[in-house]
Amino acid sequence: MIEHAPIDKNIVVKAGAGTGKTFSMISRISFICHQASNANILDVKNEIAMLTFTTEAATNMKSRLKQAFMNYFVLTRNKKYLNMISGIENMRISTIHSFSNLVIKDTSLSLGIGVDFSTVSGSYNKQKIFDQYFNEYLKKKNEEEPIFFGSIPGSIYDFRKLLLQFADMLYNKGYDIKDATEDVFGKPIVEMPYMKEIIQEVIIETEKTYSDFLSENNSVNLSEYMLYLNKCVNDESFNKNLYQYKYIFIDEFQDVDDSQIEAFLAMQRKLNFKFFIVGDLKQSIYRFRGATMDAFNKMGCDGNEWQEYTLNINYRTDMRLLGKFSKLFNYMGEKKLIPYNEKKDKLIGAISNQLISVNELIEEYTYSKEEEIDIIYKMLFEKIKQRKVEIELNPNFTKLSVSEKTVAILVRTNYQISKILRQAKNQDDVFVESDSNGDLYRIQPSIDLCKLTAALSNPRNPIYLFDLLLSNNINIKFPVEKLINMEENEKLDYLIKCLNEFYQSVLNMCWNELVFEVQSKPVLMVLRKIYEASKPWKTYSSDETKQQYYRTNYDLIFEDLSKEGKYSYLTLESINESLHILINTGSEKTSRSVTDDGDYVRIVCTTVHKSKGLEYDTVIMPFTTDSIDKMRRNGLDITYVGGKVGYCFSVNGEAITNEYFYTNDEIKEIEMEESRILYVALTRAINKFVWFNKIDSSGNTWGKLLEEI
Ligand SMILES: Nc1ncnc2c1ncn2[C@@H]1O[C@H](COP(=O)(O)OP(=O)(O)OP(=O)(O)O)[C@@H](O)[C@H]1O
Repeated sequence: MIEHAPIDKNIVVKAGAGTGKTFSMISRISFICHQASNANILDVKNEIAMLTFTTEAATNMKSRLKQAFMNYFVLTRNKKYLNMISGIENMRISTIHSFSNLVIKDTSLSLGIGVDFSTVSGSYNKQKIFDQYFNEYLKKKNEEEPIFFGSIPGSIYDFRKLLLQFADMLYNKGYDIKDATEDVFGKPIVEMPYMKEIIQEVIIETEKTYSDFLSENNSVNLSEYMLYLNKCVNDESFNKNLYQYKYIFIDEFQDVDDSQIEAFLAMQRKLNFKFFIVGDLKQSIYRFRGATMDAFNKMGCDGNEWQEYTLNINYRTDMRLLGKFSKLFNYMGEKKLIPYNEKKDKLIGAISNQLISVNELIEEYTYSKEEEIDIIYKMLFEKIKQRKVEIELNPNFTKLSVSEKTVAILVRTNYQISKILRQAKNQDDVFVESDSNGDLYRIQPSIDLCKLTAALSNPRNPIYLFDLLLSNNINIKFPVEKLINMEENEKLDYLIKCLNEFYQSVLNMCWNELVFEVQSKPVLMVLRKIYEASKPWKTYSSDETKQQYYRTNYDLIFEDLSKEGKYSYLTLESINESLHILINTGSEKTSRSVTDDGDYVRIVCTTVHKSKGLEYDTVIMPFTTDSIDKMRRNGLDITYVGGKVGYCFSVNGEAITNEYFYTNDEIKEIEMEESRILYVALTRAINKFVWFNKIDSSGNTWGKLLEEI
């Protein structure tokens, strides 16, 4: 029905999880292409754009569209579908950011930036500027009142970190702090009377100087993209003839922020295309990035130019499991924690897996305060192993999709992922991946390469040599205890002797020769040679899947480094420095999972946020005891409502706020968002849901909500 909707209206599809929203976009595009191909009226490449939030979603969308046309071709043998498949390759299916990038480029000259501007997302230069202003301010204040440092909440180090986030958090809400006037921040607050000064003299000045720095270097910061897009579209030099869009599709619309909505609407006014947007407010979990529960209203979806559709049939989750979930969704709806009205929003199941009995659909593992935390891990890995075997024993195993062969451990934070990964390392027969978690620079291959380059750059520094010897790069038993009573130079000799021994055996070279070679020959080539000879993946693990994971990601880092080499001259030092920065700043790049066409059961551990849009055979939630109705213990929260900026500094559970920050409202918002996050987590499950409940925990938690199931 949706796919055949009138083409002269904007279409909005608001529907719950797993009801085929994404699927409906694919069908709609196929339908338009189909109709157009008969009448020859559509230039797919220029007239349709499809926008997503992540590169993964864009890639996924492209391959799903191609698959749809391939199916048509197989059914009809009509060659026009093959042409359409190649048309899709050129179709604009991209993230909102890369779409904006193109539009900004088209109008950039009149905004004072060159067409070939580069995008920066790092904050190194901004930090340098910030530190300069911040240090000047601290110096001035300290001269005025010597106890000034004592009045700062928490440590200077933490305070600095929070101040650095201030402007970016506002950009996320579509507000440009550079334009702010003093009254936007309210009256000075008693506990931090200096805060208004800091905002003006440090934060805003940093942003202004940084903005000048960027324009001098012909660059745009990624966090300001939407502000630029808005400026472009509203600029009189915006050339509408450059665009022929007739349809713009937007997936996961609940995640857009106000500045994106403004830009979309401004574009539509100028270009006159039609929207097709899909989303689910119950899955709105990006408030920190500026998403609001008003997204559809702000877009004007209740107007006459819009046609609204809802979907209720869920094609993902076992209908019996859905029945159990709906009890909880109903409860959360009644408590106004999620926008759920049983009549309108109840998901109707379409599938049922006869291999699982009703009693096994949900498993709750209980433990008490007295029991060691280890018990969670013990039960968790036991459960994973058991489910893995059950999936493998499915008579239709080879026909299952990758999702149907995946068990997912869903958690709230990256810190929880690292806790689980640490425990998983000790498991012989469970390999937990944490893909799609931007973890490339947190995993062992990166750390090992960094240790190798650090030692090669500092070939006579015992600290780096020691680190190298203990890493996976070196596959010999290194008797650390021998170093204990040695003098400094003795230590150095001993470390080099050990390295000589190892590199002689695998490369027929001693340490000094290796250092010379890496300084005199192309660096990537030599690093590659060392890697191939020393085989760090073998030291890393004896498990073949783990070894393959290590190698795949080592290759990925090399690909990344080689790309960088296209733009600047690579040296050992520059590689070491980049690795250090990438590792220490927790740079987000997704590691590559080892997929050999998925003929095995994958275990992934990821955050609920990263799991959105995906589905898994089993969802396991091991941690359900965090409060969902408290401000964070530490950190900064910012609101931007009605032209006023509210801010709240939390230090060890104590919150300091300005007059525009409404703590009670914020806590309610937090509780509602955490409930929506829980909704997303549960609805990823295809067949089974497993959770851990600390029976004697108190307070408002996911666990308490889950008890309603
Ligand atoms: N009409 C349909 N017939 C059969 N299967 C369908 C249909 N629509 C969707 N599906 C399948 O149901 C699952 C969920 O579909 P899809 O991802 O499009 O849902 P969604 O509404 O975007 O979900 P979510 O909001 O939870 O991400 C997918 O496995 C998809 O292939």
